Formats: sequence, structure tokens, C-alpha cells
Amino acid sequence: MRVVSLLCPQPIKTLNSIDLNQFDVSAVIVDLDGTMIDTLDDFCVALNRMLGDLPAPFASHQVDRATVAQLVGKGSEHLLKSVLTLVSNASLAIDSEAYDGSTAGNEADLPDRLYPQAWASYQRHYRAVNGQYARVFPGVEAGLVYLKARGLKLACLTNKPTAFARALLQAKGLDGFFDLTFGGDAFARKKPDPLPLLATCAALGSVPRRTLMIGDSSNDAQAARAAGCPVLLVTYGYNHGQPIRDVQADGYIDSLQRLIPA
Ligand SMILES: O=C(O)COP(=O)(O)O
Ligand SMILES: [Mg+2]
Repeated sequence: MRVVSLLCPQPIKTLNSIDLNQFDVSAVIVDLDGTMIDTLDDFCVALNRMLGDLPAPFASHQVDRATVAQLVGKGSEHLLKSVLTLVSNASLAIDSEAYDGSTAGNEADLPDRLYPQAWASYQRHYRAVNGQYARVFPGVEAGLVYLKARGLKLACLTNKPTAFARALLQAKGLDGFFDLTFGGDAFARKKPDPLPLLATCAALGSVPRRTLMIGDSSNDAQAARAAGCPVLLVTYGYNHGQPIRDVQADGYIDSLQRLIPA
């Protein structure tokens, strides 16, 4: 029996084909955004509606998929702060090009000042669009069916707020696969901290070294490594806009379908 953990001297890195027997798993924790569901368009629509609710210079700015892909994964609060800062910096740069030296300019703290209003607006818009512009990645359902058929316990662990995660899984017909779903607000700290993984393992009744994490980013991999869970990364996700193979993992798969023996 081979157990893959932090201490494994030779991590398995099999492109596009994974034999789950090598992991001796009793449970699997699956990330949501970028791993099971492509939610970038939901984020874009909600963020752009939120920007439209704010005063100048925010109302005249929009974000696109590529920008959101770099910012998503560390929770909604982080995403929102990053977008506000990005837009504010962009407009400050434009202002300073036209700057004639006559005003001091006190717009640097605008993101902080507008955050409470932006947060309320963003949550309202995200709740309204949640799932409408999102799609389940190919192979996800087949992979989950297989994991369930193996008798494995499944948890969804995301940095998305729990209520949004549950509603999204339900809207996409994936909720029935999961024994547990935890969001970024479920624990005191979010991924990449190991706490959410350790707490999820405990809730599943599965020890970390037998609990496989499947994710799309360095957040998932770092949290899994620190918790002592083996980790597989999907190659089609977001990973903050960085190449996924630069992130250390036990394997990389281009679809959850690769979990099924050929
Ligand atoms: O940052 C988010 O909102 C969600 O990210 P995750 O599902 O990849 O954890
Ligand atoms: Mg993710």
C-alpha cells in the first residue's frame, strides 16, 4: 500500500492519467471555482454591476475574465479589494499624467472608503447572477460519479462564501455529490492556510494523509501540503494567472474524468 503525503520522496506527476489506488484515499475534498465550475463570467457580471453602482472613477471601469482569473481564489473580500485598488490605481495613473501640480489629490484611500458600499452592492449582484453565466467544466460530473461509486466521502471546500457555494452547486446539479460543503467564511482562516482542510478532514472523519485534495491553484496545493493531504491539480483552472505546473503537487489532470481508470 502506497501512501502519498508531504513526506513522499517521489511525488507522482502523471500527466492526464491518475491511478487513485496509489493514494489510498478514504475521502476527497474538491475545490469549486476553477476546478468544478468556470465562474469567471459570474464574477465579471457581478463586479461590473457593482462598479456601475459606485461613483466616479469606478462607474466608468469594467473588469474582464483575464483580470478576474488573476484575482479570484482568495475569497470574495480579497477579490473586491483587489478590483477597487486596481481601478483606483488605473485612474490615479491617468490623473497624474494630466496632473498640473495644482491639487494634492486624496483619492488613494478611496478603495477603503468605498469598500462597505461596494461589498453590499457586490453581494447583492453576485447573489442575483450566481450560476447564470457559469458552466461546469467537462468531465466533472463523470469524475464525481466515479468517486461516489468508489464509496468515497466527498466535501466541497472553497474560499467562496458558503451560501454562494451551496446555491451554485445546487443550481448546477452537483450538490448531491457532497456530504459537506464549506466556504471561505466557514472557518477562522481561508486556504492557503491548512486550517480549512484540517477542519474538513475532521468533519469527514478522514485523516489528512488519506484525504485527497483536488484544486486548481497554489492556494489549494499549499493548504493541502501544510495539512498533510495528497493533492492533485487541474490544468484548466485559474491559479492566479500563473502556470499550474510551477506549483508542486502529486499530480496534474486535464479533467476530473482522468480519475476514472481507462
Ligand atoms: O476565491 C473564491 O471566491 C473562490 O475560490 P476557490 O473556489 O477556488 O477556493
Ligand atoms: Mg479554485
